[in-house]
Amino acid sequence: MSDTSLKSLRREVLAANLRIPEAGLATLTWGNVSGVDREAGVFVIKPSGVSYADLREEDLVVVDLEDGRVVEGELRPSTDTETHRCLYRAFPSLGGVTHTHSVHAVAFAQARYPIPVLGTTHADTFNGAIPVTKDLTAQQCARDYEYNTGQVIVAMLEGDGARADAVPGALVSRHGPFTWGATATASLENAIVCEAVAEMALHTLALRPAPLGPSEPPRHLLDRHYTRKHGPDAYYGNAPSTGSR
Ligand SMILES: O=C(CO)[C@@H](O)[C@@H](O)COP(=O)(O)O
Repeated sequence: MSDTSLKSLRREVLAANLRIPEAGLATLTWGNVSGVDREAGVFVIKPSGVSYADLREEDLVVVDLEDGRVVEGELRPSTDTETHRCLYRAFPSLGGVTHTHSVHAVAFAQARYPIPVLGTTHADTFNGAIPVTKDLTAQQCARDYEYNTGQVIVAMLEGDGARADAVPGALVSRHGPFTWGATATASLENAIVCEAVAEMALHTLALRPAPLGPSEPPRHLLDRHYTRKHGPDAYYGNAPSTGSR
């Protein structure tokens, strides 16, 4: 990998990550952007848990596209690194991937409702509804969870790169949006559009109601996330239900 190309990729990935809070796409550090250098066989991604205000170019982590090993960087790569890697490996046209927890897109992901194409604003960027994946199974949560989070997106698109290019984003059920594009910057801007059209769609659906039916997320998925954040011995499993089944 040439120093010049890696240096410019780092600069672009840093700039894209710093636009996440500017665009209001994340609470705390709930968002990450990466960019890939396919010739060098690596991608550059935000480190895990680092606030955007403190983020510097030298904090970014360089990861091997083939096996996911950290090639350069002192800090731990984003928890979503394996999801980014899965998407890069499945879709050769991808140059950048963005993941956020932007409010309106997450609302659709939690309700398991695709973001419908209700107007031209959406159609300008996404040539179809932004789809929502199936729930991950207990097995997919128990092992290689983050890679499997990418796999459910790939399976939904049947590995079809043309579909991925036409609709450069997807909602992971109960989790949130992943968007992508030819560059890290393009993937971030698709995340901005995804959140904007999700908000517009919610207002439109409020004016013209459509059948929406959120259901209780599967226990194994909630537990996987809770234990990931709070440790394997944390209380979980019989927590009070969050709503009617
Ligand atoms: O999905 C989640 C957490 O559920 C992550 O995307 C979010 O917390 C960001 O994690 P990182 O700081 O990138 O490791």
